[in-house]
Amino acid sequence: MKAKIEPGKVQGSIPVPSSKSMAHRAIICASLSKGVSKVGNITYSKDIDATISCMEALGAHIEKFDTYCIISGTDILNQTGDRCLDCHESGSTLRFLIPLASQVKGKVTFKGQGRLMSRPMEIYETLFKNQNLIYQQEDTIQIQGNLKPGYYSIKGDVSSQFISGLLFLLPLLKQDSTLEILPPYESKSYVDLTLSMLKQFQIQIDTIDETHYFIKGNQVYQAKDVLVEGDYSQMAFFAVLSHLNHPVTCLNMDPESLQGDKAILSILKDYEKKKDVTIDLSNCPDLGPVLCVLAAYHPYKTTILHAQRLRMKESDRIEAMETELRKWNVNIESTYDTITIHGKNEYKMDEMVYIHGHNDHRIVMAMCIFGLCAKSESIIEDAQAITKSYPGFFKDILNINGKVTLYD
Ligand SMILES: O=C(O)C1=C[C@@H](OP(=O)(O)O)[C@@H](O)[C@H](O)C1
Ligand SMILES: C=C(OP(=O)(O)O)C(=O)O
Repeated sequence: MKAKIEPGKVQGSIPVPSSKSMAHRAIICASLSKGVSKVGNITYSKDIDATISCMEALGAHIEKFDTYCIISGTDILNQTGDRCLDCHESGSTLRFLIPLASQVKGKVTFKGQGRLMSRPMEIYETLFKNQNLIYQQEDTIQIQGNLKPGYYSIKGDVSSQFISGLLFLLPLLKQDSTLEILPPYESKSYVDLTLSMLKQFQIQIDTIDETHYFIKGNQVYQAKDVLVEGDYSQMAFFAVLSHLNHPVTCLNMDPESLQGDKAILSILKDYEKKKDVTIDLSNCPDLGPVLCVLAAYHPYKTTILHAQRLRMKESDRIEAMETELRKWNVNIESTYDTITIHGKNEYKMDEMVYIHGHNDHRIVMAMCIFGLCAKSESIIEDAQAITKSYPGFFKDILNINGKVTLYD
């Protein structure tokens, strides 16, 4: 699918989709629970569908309705027989489920597409090998053997998804565990989301200090009806559009949310007050692409720090944004861990700009926002990448009068 983007004023309101991060967590917790849970306000996407089908492969019964799921939990400690779990391109699904799947008495194969299998996985590989369990990675990842309770020490700057993955499993094991995070501890806000969802399902994790968690063993997930809150990572695209183009109202957002990407609200305030702006991305990596767009239209200097994990997502998001924004003559540079942008008020090219979406939903959405605010037209190729997290993105843009034409 291609998307032709024409400049123009937007107006109206957006029913922001529900949080992908919280939906993954709610579906996993409900799938591990004793009893039947209803997970409401789900926005389906390829990533969420991957988690649903993987939890089914691990024994949960999940009935999908238009905006909610009814889930009967599985007894993950008593599953026998080999399994195959297809995670599509979802890093969260893969990293959240490897520890849980290790409890199956049989071989579990994880499949993935796109860049998924080349994203960092060494942390789990080392854990499995240290416990003399099977972990083999070629085109797929194959594991066999039960991860045990005990003392875990995990690097904090690769992906918080390893920490969340262990936090889903360890409370179920027969003995207590301790989890130590080796600083720097990045994306910690996502671990806080995991803790808050676990708590809703009656799982207690004690935070000893900034970098240590105590996890009591023998705990039981209790079924619970939950509603998934709005997604601040997705809202950020409209918040930036609203700031650069014309006010848009974002519906469904919880002002008390723990999502790290709520930082978009304070970052936008900084842009109203300051000339040169510095942003620390360590707790809100998914804002990276759209912040590059915001910075490109700010006629001063923006420095984005602690951005290295953007290089390990569906694409190398720093390289992708550099390549695409330079097609519009944006002054953008990077080091491994930082991005520097000297913005200006207007971008107008004499010819059509052809944007490559790098098979990455957040690059496609960010470049769409850029195009709507520019003074000339662009075409985004591989625009279908949005289906990873937000299949209704272009429909929502059209509903606020954004000039987008979709074609094959
Ligand atoms: O736990 C989560 O839901 C996520 C954690 C973050 O990843 P990292 O911890 O790898 O930065 C984020 O980028 C990803 O989109 C979702
Ligand atoms: C990186 C993302 O997701 P995941 O890590 O789950 O693939 C994302 O949604 O931007």
